[in-house]
Amino acid sequence: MSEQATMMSDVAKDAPMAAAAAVAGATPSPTSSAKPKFDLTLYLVTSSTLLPPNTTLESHIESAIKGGVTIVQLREKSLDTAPFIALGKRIHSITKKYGVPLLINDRVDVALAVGCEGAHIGWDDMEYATARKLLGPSAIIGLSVSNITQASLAASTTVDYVGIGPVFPTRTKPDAATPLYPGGVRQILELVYSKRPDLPSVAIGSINSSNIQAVLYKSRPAEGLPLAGVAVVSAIISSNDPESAASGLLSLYKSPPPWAPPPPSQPTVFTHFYLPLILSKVVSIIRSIKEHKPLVHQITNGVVKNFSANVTLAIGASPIMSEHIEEAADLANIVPQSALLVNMGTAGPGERRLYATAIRENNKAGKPVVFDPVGAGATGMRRETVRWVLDECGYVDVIKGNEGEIRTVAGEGIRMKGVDSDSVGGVDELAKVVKAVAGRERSVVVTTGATDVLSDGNRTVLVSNGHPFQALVTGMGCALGSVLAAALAVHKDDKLMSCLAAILLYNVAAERASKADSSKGPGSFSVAFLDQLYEIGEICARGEGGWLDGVKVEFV
Ligand SMILES: Nc1ncnc2c1ncn2[C@@H]1O[C@H](COP(=O)(O)OP(=O)(O)OP(=O)(O)O)[C@@H](O)[C@H]1O
Ligand SMILES: Cc1ncsc1CCO
Repeated sequence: MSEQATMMSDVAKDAPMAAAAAVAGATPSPTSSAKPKFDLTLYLVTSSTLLPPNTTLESHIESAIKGGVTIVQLREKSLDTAPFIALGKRIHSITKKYGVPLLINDRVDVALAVGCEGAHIGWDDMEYATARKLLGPSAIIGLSVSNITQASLAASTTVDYVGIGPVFPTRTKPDAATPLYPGGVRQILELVYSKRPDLPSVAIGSINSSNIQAVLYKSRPAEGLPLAGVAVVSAIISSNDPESAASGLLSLYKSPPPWAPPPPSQPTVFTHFYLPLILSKVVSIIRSIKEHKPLVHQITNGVVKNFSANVTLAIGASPIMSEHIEEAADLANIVPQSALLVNMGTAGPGERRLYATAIRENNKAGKPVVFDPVGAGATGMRRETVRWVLDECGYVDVIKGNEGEIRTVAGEGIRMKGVDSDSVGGVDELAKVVKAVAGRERSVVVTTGATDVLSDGNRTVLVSNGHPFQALVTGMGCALGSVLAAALAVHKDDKLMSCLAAILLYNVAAERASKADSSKGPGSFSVAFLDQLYEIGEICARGEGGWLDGVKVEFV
């Protein structure tokens, strides 16, 4: 079963057939005794004002149900009572035909008059206890929650589900609360689970086909119930083809996201016992880069473009530096093995749309994305770009930065003096931060420095190879992003393993370069470094692993 397929709540599991039986059956009214089963998977919230011209809500809802909508909420803010009831009755006669529950937003009186399956209420509406008293025990009642306090209050009631949102900024609800983004949804899911482990949740707020999989993936808590569904307004209501819009969303909901390794691929166990196996995989990943010559689309800063392109070539991959939104989709699909690097080194707010498009296109194409939050902790603008990328641009497979950058991503109020980083804690403490960020983002996090710290949220590894000259060559960290991207392009099953291969290649090459007769300082070192990247690639192409004899790897 796919990851998302397992996300349905217990209540929802038997639906839609059970819902069909229960809702279309003899006792559908809120005042009857048996509560209809309901399935939150694809929850349609209406808004007549968003309908395309010359269409009706009735036909739109019917088509959307044919496309797979599992529950409908009638939200009509500007209708008077009588026309609202009349519309509700018309819609109910349609939803009943398909066994799909109909809920009324806000207006418990309208829900009673329509005789539909229940209501959805917010904090400015009728109190939950009163709504329950009026609608009876068999009504489905949902409650909106926008923060932890509301979630805690909701979970202390007998409400049937909570609607968590807004996930993203929304135009369909002008008075909406601050966006939660998938990370905020996850915190609410954890809280709800801790108080009422059986309570299902649905997320709402500008969810559409471009972000549904990222919302489901990134909001999934480490333990407890994931989302039982997503609620959608304009992605279906504003569509000219609501049936296809709904079926497209449902199919995305049910498929594993392209960035998740397909089961049953098992990540390698990271312990010293398995070191020989791990190192043999490192050799095979580097050999694979030479073999497949993956394309690395790099949206990077002007300081490092030339060096990064040369590093990419030296390891046997193929660089293309491009900052054009118009070619992002083509580049994501040009060859089977490619990856995207987004490096925000000299970017301003003008680049954010490009980042969103390129990341989403690569997500869609199943191509890995590496994000380098250069100088993240230096300015407010950079912090906002980091937030934009992580909250609003889909999914990044790897976040790579120096200590100051990764601590900023972690939410620490680090003040970086520019793009360089100082160490503020010990490696053990840093490893905990890196692991926590990786768990939170469900991405691999690579933190560079004298000791590099890599984690996927479960496994954490320290690598102390490398040479101090690396810190004296501008773009050393940025160009590492290209190597990480190349390794991921050829090996997606175990991303932490790909990153480890890239880091070992990079830092052993630096050690070997520092020992070259020609290496007299950072300048000549950087030339010898390119030679060593190439040399190690050649060694790996022969299947030899002797160059890894001196690796300083620790599993924590
Ligand atoms: N003192 C050091 N000893 C050994 N290796 C180092 C040292 N400092 C950096 N490195 C290595 O250099 C590479 C780049 O890391 P660094 O932390 O300097 O990146 P960065 O600050 O992002 O660089 P830039 O912004 O110039 O691109 C990594 O592979 C890291 O392991
Ligand atoms: C120096 C510098 N400034 C912005 S990006 C960059 C390259 C190294 O991070």
